[in-house]
Amino acid sequence: MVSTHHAPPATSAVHLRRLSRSYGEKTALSVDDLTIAPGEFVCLIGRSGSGKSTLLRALAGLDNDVTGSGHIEVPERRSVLFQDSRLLPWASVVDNVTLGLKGEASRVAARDSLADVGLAGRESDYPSRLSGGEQQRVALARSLVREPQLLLADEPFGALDALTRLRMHALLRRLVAEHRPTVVLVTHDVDEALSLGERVLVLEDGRVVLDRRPTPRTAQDRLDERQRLLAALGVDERNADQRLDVPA
Ligand SMILES: Nc1ncnc2c1ncn2[C@@H]1O[C@H](COP(=O)(O)OP(=O)(O)OP(=O)(O)O)[C@@H](O)[C@H]1O
Repeated sequence: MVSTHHAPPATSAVHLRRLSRSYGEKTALSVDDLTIAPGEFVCLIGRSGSGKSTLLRALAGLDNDVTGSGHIEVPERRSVLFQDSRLLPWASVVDNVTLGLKGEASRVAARDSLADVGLAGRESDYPSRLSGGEQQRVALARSLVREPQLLLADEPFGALDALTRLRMHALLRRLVAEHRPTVVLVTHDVDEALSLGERVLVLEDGRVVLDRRPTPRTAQDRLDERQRLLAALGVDERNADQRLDVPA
């Protein structure tokens, strides 16, 4: 069992060392050494079954069976966003955002947070009256109102249509620029990773096989970076629409 050392707020870096997770014979995750700097926006990509969710769950502290001779160091204040918003259907929007928090101050913060995600005036609505994109925005408000040092997101926009997804990208970029949490976001989408991530990690069989900090200056740089990631994912460049959510 790996001990989790909670770093003080000033050092909200993430460190993983010699960490592994197996299910029976299968090694789902095997990370030697990974450091994520405070405020860094990291996207994790990889084929289906490459270990992305396993890594995210380990970072979230949701997996007690992560083993290894090393350790995980993660900031204490973490929020997790999933593909589905996981809102409580019987609670109003504002109650979903404040869930588990007490006091008038948190209600005020929740209202501010809802305004931030463009949902001012919808506080008393119930989740069933919101669109999928709006529900995900409530989930985002719920995450951010906790002022996480580390925001973990597992395909948070995977279920949204293309236009809503682009809007969510813009919103997330703006909010992350304001709050400056460290972000680790799992995606199947190379373009999403390139558009959001300052750093992109490619996972294969539980290992980090590529670690890039793309800084494309020209359209050609961007294309080259995209091809590099696709090649690491084993996707035929001539058929770049190949789906990554299908195992190799
Ligand atoms: N609860 C479990 N029991 C057994 N095997 C599991 C379990 N969870 C994950 N695995 C296995 O561990 C490996 C990594 O799974 P993981 O869910 O992390 O992959 P992923 O990259 O997130 O995949 P996807 O993109 O399909 O969500 C896979 O081979 C998977 O079958």
